[in-house]
Amino acid sequence: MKAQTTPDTDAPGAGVTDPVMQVRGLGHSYGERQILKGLDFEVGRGELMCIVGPSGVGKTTLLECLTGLRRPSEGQVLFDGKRIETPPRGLAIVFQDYSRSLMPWLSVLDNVVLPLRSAGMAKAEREAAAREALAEVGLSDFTGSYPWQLSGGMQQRVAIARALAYRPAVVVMDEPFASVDAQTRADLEDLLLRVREHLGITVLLVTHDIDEAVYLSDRVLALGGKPAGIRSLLTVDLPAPREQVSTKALPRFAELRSQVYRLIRNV
Ligand SMILES: Nc1ncnc2c1ncn2[C@@H]1O[C@H](COP(=O)(O)OP(=O)(O)OP(=O)(O)O)[C@@H](O)[C@H]1O
Repeated sequence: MKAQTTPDTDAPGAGVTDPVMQVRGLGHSYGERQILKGLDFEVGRGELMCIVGPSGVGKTTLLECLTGLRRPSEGQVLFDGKRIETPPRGLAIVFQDYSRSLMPWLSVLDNVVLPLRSAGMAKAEREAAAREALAEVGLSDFTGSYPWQLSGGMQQRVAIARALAYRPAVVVMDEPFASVDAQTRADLEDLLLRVREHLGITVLLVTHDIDEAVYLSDRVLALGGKPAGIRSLLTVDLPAPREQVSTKALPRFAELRSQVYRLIRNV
């Protein structure tokens, strides 16, 4: 399911027809230092949006404000029309550092089951949800393994399964594929596209990798400036389904890639 955006591709304030998240006048300061200012945008239900920008611009700060992990100094974030104060039930987060987020003494299955206790599911339901999520990421044969017995890419798939087991409407990911090799990264990108299509989830993903942002996104949100605002909210009009070799060989891919590069470099 794709977000339906208005034809106005480059206007940050452009509305989406069915927003799952609405960001209104968002700003954030650490002490006297203002990092983010005046952000207004919406994320459509089922949309995949990547957030890019130079190092230190405020991408993680924005994600923290979007998830309710950090209270913004200004403005508000609405999730399904309700203001976010703490991480809402329908939102799951995947961090870059899978090696620290998985418990080495728990099996793959138990790593996925454990956080579901706080979601108020009964024991049998927790295990069924975990098994379903592990099947979604292709790890059904590894439920009894321990994280340290798996490759980095497989461990990150466990972390993704743990997020999916909550059956979230929105998955927020901060540099989720930064710690794996290039081939594994490509595999995980394709896994994310498949899972997103299959489950109809909304994905918000921070990345430093411009190719990754263009390859994955329906829209790319580029942050820039000091304090940072939205430099552009760019619609990626590449055909679906995306495919690592043929999509990246398209002239339009190269155009979009240079456009995002220029936005980030401000050239
Ligand atoms: N808890 C904090 N207290 C004070 N300053 C902070 C805090 N967290 C981040 N900052 C500062 O805010 C700015 C934005 O940081 P943030 O991590 O959001 O940027 P980023 O775009 O995610 O960076 P990177 O691309 O390097 O991961 C940086 O200058 C950072 O030093």
